[in-house]
Amino acid sequence: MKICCIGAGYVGGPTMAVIAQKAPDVRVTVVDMNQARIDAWNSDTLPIYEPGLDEVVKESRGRNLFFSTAVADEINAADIIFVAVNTPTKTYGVGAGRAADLRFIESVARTIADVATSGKIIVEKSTIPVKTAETIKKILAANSRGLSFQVLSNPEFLAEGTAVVDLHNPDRVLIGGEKTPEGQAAVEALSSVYAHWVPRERIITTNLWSSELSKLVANAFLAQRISSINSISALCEATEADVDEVARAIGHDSRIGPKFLKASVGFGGSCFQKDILNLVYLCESFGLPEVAEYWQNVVKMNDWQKTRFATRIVKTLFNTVAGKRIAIWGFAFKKDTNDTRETAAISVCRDLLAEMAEVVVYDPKVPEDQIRRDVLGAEEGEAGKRLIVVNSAEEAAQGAHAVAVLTEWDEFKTIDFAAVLAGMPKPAFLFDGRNLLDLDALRELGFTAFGVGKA
Ligand SMILES: NC(=O)C1=CN([C@@H]2O[C@H](COP(=O)(O)OP(=O)(O)OC[C@H]3O[C@@H](n4cnc5c(N)ncnc54)[C@H](O)[C@@H]3O)[C@@H](O)[C@H]2O)C=CC1
Ligand SMILES: O=C(O)[C@H]1O[C@H](OP(=O)(O)OP(=O)(O)OC[C@H]2O[C@@H](n3ccc(=O)[nH]c3=O)[C@H](O)[C@@H]2O)[C@H](O)[C@@H](O)[C@@H]1O
Repeated sequence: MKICCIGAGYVGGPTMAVIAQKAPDVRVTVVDMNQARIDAWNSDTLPIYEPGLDEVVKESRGRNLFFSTAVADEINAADIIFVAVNTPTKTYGVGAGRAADLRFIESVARTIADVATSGKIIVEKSTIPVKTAETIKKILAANSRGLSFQVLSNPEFLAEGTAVVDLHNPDRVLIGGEKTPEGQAAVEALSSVYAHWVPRERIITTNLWSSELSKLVANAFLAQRISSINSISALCEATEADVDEVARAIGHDSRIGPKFLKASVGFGGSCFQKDILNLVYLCESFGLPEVAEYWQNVVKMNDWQKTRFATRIVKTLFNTVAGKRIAIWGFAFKKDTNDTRETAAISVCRDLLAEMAEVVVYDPKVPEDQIRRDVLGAEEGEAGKRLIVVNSAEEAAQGAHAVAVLTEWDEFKTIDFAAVLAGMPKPAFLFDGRNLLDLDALRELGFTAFGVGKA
C-alpha cells in the first residue's frame, strides 16, 4: 500500500512518521509546496520540535518514509491520500474572524482531481467544518473523468509536545465514512493501517458528519474546561480559595475527572480558539444563535484571562510599569514545543509594552525573530526598542522589577531563585501564570509572589 500526505506541518509530519514506523510494509510520502519545510524534514534539524520525533523519523526515513515537493507524482502513486493542510480562521470576506478558511483544502481537492489517473481514498486529516467532505466530493466528481474517489474523515487528536506519545498510544482513532459498500471498504482499508499498532476496539467508526463534528466538539469541550477553571481562578483570588485545591477537590469526582483543570494565563495553540470560532460560525449558519453564544463565551473568558493577568501585574506594581523591566519566562503556548501560535504570551507582552514597560523574554525553544514577529508584527516601531529577547531565564530577570512565568518549562522549577532575587530591585515581584512554582518557598526567600487563582 502507498500513502501520500499533503501538508508536512505539525500534524502531517509526525502522523506520517509514526505510520511509517509502525507499518513498515506501507510506503509513506509526505509532500508540501514549501520547499524549505521539506528540506528541513530531510535534514538533521526537523522543522518542528517534538520530543521523540527525531528517533521516529530516523528509523523510517529513506526506508518507507519520504519527504518531497513532487506533489502531483506522489498523488498519482498513492492509494490513500491524507489531506493535512492548514485550515486557519478566515481573515477576509463573509465569516471573517470566525469561519474556517478552506481555500487550501479546495486547492488540494482540485489538484487531486487534475492529476489522478486512478481512483483514490481521500482522508480529511485537517480539522474542517461539518460537511466539508461534501465539497471535496463535488469538486472531485465534477473533474474526475469517471474515476472513483472515496472521502473519509479521520481527524487528529494529538497534542503538541506529546505528539509521539499520543500517536503511539491514542485514546481512540476516529474514522468517518459513507455507509455504502465502497465507503465501508475504504473505512476498512484505513482501519487496517492503524491496526498495525492500535487495538481494534480503539478504532471508532462513524458516519462522515459525526466524525467531522466530533473533532470540533472535542476541542470545544477541552477548551471549555480550561475557561471554566480560569473563571473560577478569578473568584479564588477574590475569596482566598485556592484554585489548585478546588481543581483537586472536584477532579476526584469520577464524573468530572482530574485532567484539563489547570488554571493558567489562558489557553493558546493553533486550534482551540480557531475550532471554537468555527463551531460558533457553524451554529450561526444553521440558525442556532443561542448555541453559538454559549461556545463564544469560552473564547471570551480566555481573552479576559489573558488581559486580567497583565492588568494584575500593572496594578500590583503600584499601577505603573512604565520604564520598568519585566522578565517573561516562556513564550511557547505550552512546554515542550516551539509553537507560539495564539500563545497567551503575545497578548501579555503587548499589554505590557502598551503600558511602556521594557519586556525581556526568554524561551528555551523559540527563536528571537519569531518572538519579535509575533509580538510586534512586520513594523517594529518604538515598542521594538523595549522588547528584548535573551538567552537565559536568569539574564531576563537581571534588574527586572517582576518576573512572569508564562510557559511551564521544567527548567524554571530548578532555577537558583536566591541568585535571581539578588539581581532584582525590591520589592521583587513574581507572577506565576502556570502555578508551576512553590509560592510559599519563594515568599520565604523574599519574593512578593502571586499565582493564578491564589489569593
Ligand atoms: N497543530 C496541531 O496540533 C493539530 C492540528 N490539527 C489540524 O491539522 C491541520 C494542519 O495543521 P498543522 O499541521 O498544524 O498546520 P501547518 O501549518 O503546520 O502545516 C500545513 C502545511 O500544509 C502545506 N500546504 C498547504 N496547502 C498546500 C497545498 N495545496 N499543497 C501542498 N502543501 C500545502 C503548508 O505549506 C504547510 O506546511 C489543521 O486543520 C489543524 O486544525 C489537528 C490536530 C492537532
Ligand atoms: O486540534 C488540535 O490542535 C489539538 O488541540 C489540543 O492540543 P494542543 O493545542 O496541542 O495542546 P493542549 O495540551 O490541549 O493545550 C492547549 C492550551 O491549553 C492550555 N491548558 C491545557 C490544559 C489545562 O489544564 N490548562 C491549560 O491552560 C495549554 O497550556 C495550552 O496553552 C488538544 O489537546 C488536542 O487533542 C487537539 O488535537
